[in-house]
Amino acid sequence: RKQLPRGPYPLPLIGNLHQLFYYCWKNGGLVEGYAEIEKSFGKVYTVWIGPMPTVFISDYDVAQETHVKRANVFGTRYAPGIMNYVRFDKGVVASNGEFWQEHRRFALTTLRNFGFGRNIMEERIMDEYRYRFKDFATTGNNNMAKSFETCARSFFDLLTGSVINKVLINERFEQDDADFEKLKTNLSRGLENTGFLDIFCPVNILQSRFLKWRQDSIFQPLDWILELTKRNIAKRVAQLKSGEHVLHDEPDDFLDAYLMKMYKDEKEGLDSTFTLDNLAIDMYDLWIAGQETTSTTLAWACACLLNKPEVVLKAREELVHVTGGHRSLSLTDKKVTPYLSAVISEVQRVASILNVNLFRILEEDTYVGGQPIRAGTAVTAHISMIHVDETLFKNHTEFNPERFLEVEGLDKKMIPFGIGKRACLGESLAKAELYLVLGNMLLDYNLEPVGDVPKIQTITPFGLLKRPPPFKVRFVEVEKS
Ligand code: HEM
Repeated sequence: RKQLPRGPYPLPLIGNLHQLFYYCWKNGGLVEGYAEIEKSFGKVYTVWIGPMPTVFISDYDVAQETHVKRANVFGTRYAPGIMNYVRFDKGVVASNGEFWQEHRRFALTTLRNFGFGRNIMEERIMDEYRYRFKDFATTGNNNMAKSFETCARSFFDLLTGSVINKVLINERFEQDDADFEKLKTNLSRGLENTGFLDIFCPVNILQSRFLKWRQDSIFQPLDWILELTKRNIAKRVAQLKSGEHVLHDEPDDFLDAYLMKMYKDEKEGLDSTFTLDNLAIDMYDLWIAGQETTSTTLAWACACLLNKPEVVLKAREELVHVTGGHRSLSLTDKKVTPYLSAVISEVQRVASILNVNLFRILEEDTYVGGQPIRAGTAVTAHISMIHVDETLFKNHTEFNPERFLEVEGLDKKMIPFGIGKRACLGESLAKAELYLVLGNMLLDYNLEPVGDVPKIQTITPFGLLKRPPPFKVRFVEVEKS
């Protein structure tokens, strides 16, 4: 316990697991359990997960000082358990060192290039937005109705799933797409069955025959998702060989951009890490990290807005003023829509979709918030706790976008996309999706509850991903003059 921040007294082998389980059970969730530890030990504390010390930072300034100012010390990903299954130190989420740098840089540059010039990123998001609303208004019993009811989560799953799929392989998912159904079922199954301990338990132990009963539920879904990614890659490679598909100087999707880089490296005789096997993991990472996160945030947004119809009206007033009510909202409008930006910040604060953020590992002894911390310790900036800090966000349980207009720069004290050099790679894409989908939805539709208004309360307080309750919503087209 020397050279570590303060924390509850650990027992041999199990560390603080018994206290952690008790606090979480007693208080009704992971965040609430950690809040109890914070009360006794402050905003930087150590919790032993079995023999592994983990340090939680719930203070924005300390997170900034460590993860941003000393990014090199706090920038190594810790991904021992299920996080490293399938990836095995490849991809972007779980890799480190030169491999991570090369693949993160490549993915960032490729996504950024899609946002320049003719801005195919915005085009694709808007195409999917228009297509999806029209599609749902014309299927089932709706028959070009001015309003339609839908399950919020499935609706946004399909919308964001198609956006990321278009970015990756330029293909949209349809409502009855069997691959999409299976993909979603597998992803949900994997996420729902993965527990906190699966993150810390080494892959070889998780794969041992003693844990065979767990493998079907946590590994099989991930295997299937990787399999689908590989199938998509093989299909494109075959199309290139047959001449059915050609590569252009300005690639239309991530897959083409990667293949161009791979063929170029091959031609130049480089010992490159851009191979077909590594491509599959990069795409798997982008799909998994990019779909569920954005879709869950949009579902939270709907739940919050259904609880506060006055926010919908106020946002629409701003948006009609900016667009004249005759055109769609565009990313170039961002500077003149402060209220919509405040709504999005408040949705992300309330949603804080990760109950526990991904971890980093220290490779040298250092200090955190004035306390020593030794090499080999896992550290995380605890997003969900930072976003409920009463000194920054008064009455934090309330959904109140105005707080961001009342206190200048308050949005800068939030870290929904993580912090420092391992922060979210898809931040720009996700922000563009949230802005365009929510903004245009508020401009074009009224939201009505179907049945009870959903509570602004998670149904997965013990899971890794914080989901809103399942609910249906009715979208009613706004009459435009
Ligand atoms: C609202 C949507 C999203 C949220 C809230 C979110 C949040 C996060 C968070 C909290 C992290 C961990 C950061 C850290 O360790 O400090 C992360 C990492 C990551 N995200 Fe996102 N994300 C979102 C959307 C996306 C999208 C659309 C993509 C893909 C295009 C994506 C790709 C990634 C990747 C690849 C990483 C790992 C980065 C690395 O380790 O270098 N995310 N995200």
